[in-house]
Amino acid sequence: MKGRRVPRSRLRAVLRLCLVTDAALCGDRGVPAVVRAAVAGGVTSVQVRVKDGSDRDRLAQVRAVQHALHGTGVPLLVDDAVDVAVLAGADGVHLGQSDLPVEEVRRWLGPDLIIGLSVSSVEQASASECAAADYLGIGPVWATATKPDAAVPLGPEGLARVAASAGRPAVAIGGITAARLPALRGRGLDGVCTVSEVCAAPDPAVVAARLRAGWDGGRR
Ligand SMILES: Cc1ncc(COP(=O)(O)OP(=O)(O)O)c(N)n1
Ligand SMILES: Cc1ncsc1CCOP(=O)(O)O
Ligand SMILES: [Mg+2]
Repeated sequence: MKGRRVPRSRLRAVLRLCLVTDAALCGDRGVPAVVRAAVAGGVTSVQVRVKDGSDRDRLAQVRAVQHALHGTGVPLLVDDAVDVAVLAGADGVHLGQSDLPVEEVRRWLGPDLIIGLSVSSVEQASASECAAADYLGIGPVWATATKPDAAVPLGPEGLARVAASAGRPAVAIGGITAARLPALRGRGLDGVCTVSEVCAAPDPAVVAARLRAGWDGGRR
């Protein structure tokens, strides 16, 4: 395994605007092209999420996105598939509550890779396993068609309660749009995470730039 490619000191900056990919929403343009545009617009990290493909499809998509990110300095994470992340030499993985246990994955990967963990409640955010994660993905904040099995939306106030008990860097996910960013300000977040807003956008660079400006402009 290579050394830690994303120093801890950079983590919060890397979490500012996270893109999670969805091949169906990217459509004929393809995931790498949408990722390139989104990075040009200001996305600070990319997570490849493949829910309906084989492991080989997942690995191929991760490698294609890795190629698209080459030279940008934007970290690449893989949703769910720790083995794919390791094989591809990705910068990290994002795990859910029913994915492999974070502490065991941390023991396996060591300190070099970023590990994110999804939480949807104060109880989950307070659990001891969170200590093994580098950051928490809190959501869904709002209802979303992108993840049919998502938990009940937290709303901005619920999100703030979960973030307050997190004690780690945190991003919000689920129904994030530029228009909704003001409702997320002052809620203890390091960043926001989007799937459809960018992947389904006619111009992903423009939408990513709007999200980035909206978040950076009013974050604190
Ligand atoms: C940043 C971020 N937060 C939450 C999720 C959701 O992960 P998970 O709960 O494992 O659900 P799936 O994405 O696997 O359907 C995420 N991917 N990223
Ligand atoms: C992967 C995930 N985890 C919680 S909500 C969600 C999907 C968010 O998608 P969108 O940004 O399109 O609402
Ligand atoms: Mg998962």
